[in-house]
Amino acid sequence: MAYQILHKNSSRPLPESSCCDDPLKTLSLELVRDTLVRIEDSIVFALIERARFPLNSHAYDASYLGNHRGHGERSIAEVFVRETEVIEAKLGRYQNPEEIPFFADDLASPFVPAFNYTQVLYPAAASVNVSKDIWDMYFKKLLPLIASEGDDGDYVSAAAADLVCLQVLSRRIHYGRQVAEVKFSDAPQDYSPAIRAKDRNFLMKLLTFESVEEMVKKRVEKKAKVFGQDVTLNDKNNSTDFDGEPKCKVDPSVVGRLYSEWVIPLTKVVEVEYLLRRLD
Ligand SMILES: O=C(O)C(=O)C[C@]1(C(=O)O)C=C[C@@H](O)C=C1
Repeated sequence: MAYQILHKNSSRPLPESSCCDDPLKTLSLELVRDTLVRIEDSIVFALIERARFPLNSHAYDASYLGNHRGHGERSIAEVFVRETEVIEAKLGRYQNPEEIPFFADDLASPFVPAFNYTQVLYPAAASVNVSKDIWDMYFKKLLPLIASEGDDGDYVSAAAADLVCLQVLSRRIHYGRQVAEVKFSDAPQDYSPAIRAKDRNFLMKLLTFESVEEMVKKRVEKKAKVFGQDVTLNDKNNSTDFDGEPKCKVDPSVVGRLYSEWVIPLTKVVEVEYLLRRLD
């Protein structure tokens, strides 16, 4: 698996998994931003799906199951994620450099033939990982905002929906590594002095585009409004809230807040941490 130096200004779209050895397939800031835009759709749909279920707090209570196979107390949600990652690792999910497990300690080597993913990340920087922050943010902050109070007993469906949310949030946030790689290879002369000086604040300043962040926040709110409406053939039957606005399956302002308070800041942490290792 060769490490591929990135080239900018490619007009050819790159798949989300840069998984080909075609040297013409290259990354640019425009292309990595296109990928971030596409992942927004998956995030909004995943949140809508989780919001179908009430909070189901037993699914997150580590004492509810008792001792899990001698591993101590784990919640249904944690068991669900760990066990899914075990099988997905065996089937090669984490060969893809864009996928990072939440519980890497439990995983066996894949038994599927190795796929030759093109390595676009700088090897010494590729290990940047904020999975623990994503996990805590999701369960402690986000979930109570998207799920209504209550318990319908369907804990496994709620946990399955949580897993989809967690995986897509992780893919989006850790895609900060690819974004940082492109920014560095576009302007090594700008980034290298700050990397050598380990100047986190200056790196943060260099990689920040406030106008892009504003656009992202507005767009995800709009997506939550559009994707979250009931679609009927008769507009008169569409349900509306108190202000006469169409009712949404997940509150668009919560999706905007998810991005402004957690997704974008964590993506930027990934970018800074990646850059700090970019000259190792
Ligand atoms: O588009 C970029 O340049 C990114 O780095 C991604 C992102 C984001 O998370 O959406 C993060 C930082 C920038 O300030 C703008 C947007």
